[in-house]
Amino acid sequence: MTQTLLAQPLTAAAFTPFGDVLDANGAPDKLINADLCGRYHDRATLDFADGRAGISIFDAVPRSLPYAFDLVERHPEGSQAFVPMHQNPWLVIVAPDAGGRPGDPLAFLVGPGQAINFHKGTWHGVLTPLHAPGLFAVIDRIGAGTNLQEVRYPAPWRVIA
Ligand SMILES: NC(=O)N[C@@H](O)C(=O)O
Ligand code: NI
Repeated sequence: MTQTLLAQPLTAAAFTPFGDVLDANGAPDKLINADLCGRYHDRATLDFADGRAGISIFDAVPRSLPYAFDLVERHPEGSQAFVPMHQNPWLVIVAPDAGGRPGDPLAFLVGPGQAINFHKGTWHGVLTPLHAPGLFAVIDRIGAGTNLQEVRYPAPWRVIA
């Protein structure tokens, strides 16, 4: 039986158990470049275990709401950051861990000027743009092993906004 999930606007507070929200809200940590640039310094917890950091470009097919999914995944060996190369809203799905399996998911709408970083081991849906171009810079672990655990929920979830 499909369960419906209402996507919430993304906030750093709500995302804390799952990762970091990156944005340029409020005063910068420092002004650089002759005070012509604000630096929001060191805002994410990156972890690549025995691997190294890599930057890849993802060109993902845009999805539509209502969005049905049953697959979530996690990266036991590394964090994963999604930095949009556009200003459109997109969807992030996360879930708490429940004894090594994903618990009930939460859905967030990511707004313009926001990026996210999943902490190592956070259950999440795959990259889900809602508009073209689905272009993102992705910072995650490059290294040996699969670093990917995928689980399908017994029944699909349906995300609305
Ligand atoms: N598999 C892959 O590189 N992408 C996923 O990790 C994802 O979260 O979209
Ligand atoms: Ni991932």
